[in-house]
Formats: sequence, C-alpha cells, structure tokens
Amino acid sequence: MSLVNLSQAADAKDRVSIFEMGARDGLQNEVAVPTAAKIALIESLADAGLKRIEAGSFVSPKWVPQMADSADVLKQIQRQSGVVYSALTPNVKGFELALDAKASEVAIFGAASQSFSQRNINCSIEESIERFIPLMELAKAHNIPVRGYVSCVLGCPYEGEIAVSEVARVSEILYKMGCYEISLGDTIGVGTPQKARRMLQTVAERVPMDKLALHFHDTYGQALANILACLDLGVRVFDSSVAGLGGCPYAKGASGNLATEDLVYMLHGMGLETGIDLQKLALAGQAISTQLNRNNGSKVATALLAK
Ligand SMILES: CC(C)(COP(=O)([O-])OP(=O)([O-])OC[C@H]1O[C@@H](n2cnc3c(N)ncnc32)[C@H](O)[C@@H]1OP(=O)([O-])[O-])[C@@H](O)C(=O)NCCC(=O)NCCSC(=O)C[C@@](C)(O)CC(=O)[O-]
Repeated sequence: MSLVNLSQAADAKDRVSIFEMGARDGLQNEVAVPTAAKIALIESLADAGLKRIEAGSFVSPKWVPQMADSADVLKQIQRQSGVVYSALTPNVKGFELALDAKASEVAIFGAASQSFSQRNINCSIEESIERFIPLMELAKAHNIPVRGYVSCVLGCPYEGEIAVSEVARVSEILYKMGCYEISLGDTIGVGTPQKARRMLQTVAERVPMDKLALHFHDTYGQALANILACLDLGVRVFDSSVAGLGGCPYAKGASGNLATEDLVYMLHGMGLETGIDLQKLALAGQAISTQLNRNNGSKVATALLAK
C-alpha cells in the first residue's frame, strides 16, 4: 500500500484552513522587533487572505520578553471582518489580559512530555491541566473559543521519543475540557512521514479528525512531507509561519514552522483551496525578513520574488 493516497487527497476539492503562526511562534524567538513591524506583518497577512492569525501571547514577560507588547499589538491592529486574531494564554492572568486586548480567541498550550512542560510553562502536565480549568471556565463565560496545543508530539528536546499514547491522552483531555481544536506540535521538527501519520491516526482514535490540526516545525526539512503523508487521513488544518519564521525559546535548536508560502504552493498545486493570495503572502514574508535582516526561510517566496 502506498504511504499516501495522493489521488484521493488531490480529488478532494475541499478547503484547507491555515493558522498563521509568524507573528507569535515566529517572532517569539526574535529580539527587538518594533511593535509597528508586528502590526504591519499581521495586517499584511490578513490582506493576503489569512483568516486565522496568532497575533501574540500573554505569557510572563520575564520568560518571553519578545511577546511583552502583545496587548499593544492586538489593540492597535486594523482588524478585518472574518479574521480571527488569537493569542496564547497559559493561565487565568494571561486570559484576562487577552480578553482586555480583545483577542478573538485564545489558546492553551500543554505538552506530551513532562520535561518540556516543566521547562516551557514551569509545571507538570497534570498541573498544567489544573491551571487550564479556571481559564476554560472564564472563556466559556465570555464566549471566547479556546484552541489547545500539544507540544512534542513527535519527539522532545529533553526526553527524545514520546509515546503516541501519551500524545493521544493529553489531546483527549484538552478536547474534553472544551478546546474546539487540538493542534499537534512537532516542536523540534524531528518527525518523519510514517511517524507523523501513525501519530495522527492514534490521536484521531480519541479526538475527531476534523478537530485536529498539525503544527510542524521544519528543523529537519520534513514538515511538508509529513503534511503530505497525513493529508489523505482527512486532516485539513495546518499551522505554518510566513517566511518560515521562528522557533520555541524552550526547545533549543528548534527552527521555524513550515513556511506558509511553501505549504500554500503545494496545496494549490494539489487543487486544494486556501483562499490565500500567494504573491501577497510572499511580499509579507519578504518585508518581515528584511525587517529582521535575515534570509527569507521560504523557498517558494524566494523563487517567486526572484522572477
Ligand atoms: C506559564 C508561566 C507564566 C508560569 O511561570 P511561573 O513563574 O511559574 O508563574 P507564576 O504564576 O509563579 O508567576 C510568576 C510571575 O509571572 C507573572 N505572570 C504569570 N503569568 C503571567 C501571564 N500570563 N502574563 C504575564 N505575567 C504573568 C506573575 O505575575 C509573576 O510576576 P512577578 O510577581 O514575579 O512580577 C511561564 O512559565 C511562562 O510565561 N511561560 C511561557 C513560555 C512560552 O511562552 N513558551 C513559548 C510558547 S509555547 C510554543 O511555542 C509551542 C507551540 C505552542 O508553538 C507548539 C509547538 O510548537 O509545540
């Protein structure tokens, strides 16, 4: 049996939803990005047709100073109707700040690895779940949708291999707590196609496939292959980062998410719709790359803009 039923994936004229991570997952690792540049990035992403944009995070500014201006960013962006501007919130304090800044939705973030949980949010997996309970209650009371992340689904920078059963267990807990979607994060980008596929299949036994998203960092250049290997299982939500920005400050060596431009190019090539204008997206990625004085991490954008 072939790894991927490409014809089935390509025949499905359905839409794919992309959650853009550049302004949060991307910029959380970059020093001294002016607030105005973050705002310009987010506005240009919405102009390019992105409908789901993670705009910042309300975490401790001592832990992640790069995100300390998230309230200013969310308060100052010109919003487009139909676009979701979300923020990470690890606890009630973060949720209250996100609410005040009028985030359209928030995300809680847990992990399938105890060591990563401890390093990233200073508590065990079980303690993190306890912290999320009052946040979920508040979100429900305010009618704010909550997304859930599970990190280290294909490996941990501190523990190595992570059991897929543990990924499925944590995913199911977050889903049953009320997260409307669970994003499965290959935080350090070590996954390969068959592993990714097996992991998704196992999680989908406990959380419906249409409530799952894939969030693959591209450290080893496997992210696009992993997504391709998972597409025919029915997953239709992917997290990616314009110009391949980013990485996690608590996962040493982790590079950015898969570049959104590269993902969109592949999906369009397969006949799948994203609603994204690739040329505008490439220009948005180039602008922030120039601002950061770094090479554009998207091969597709580099090729398109060289024409
Ligand atoms: C979770 C905490 C806060 C626990 O940190 P802690 O030190 O255990 O928290 P605490 O409750 O003891 O509070 C300590 C201080 O932080 C403040 N504080 C407490 N909470 C907040 C808040 N929400 N916003 C602002 N300030 C906050 C609090 O007020 C206090 O201030 P002080 O009295 O010392 O001045 C900390 O560990 C933290 O901020 N971690 C953030 C880590 C992070 O942002 N990591 C990157 C994002 S996750 C990621 O990238 C992975 C993902 C999602 O993309 C998926 C993937 O790729 O796998």
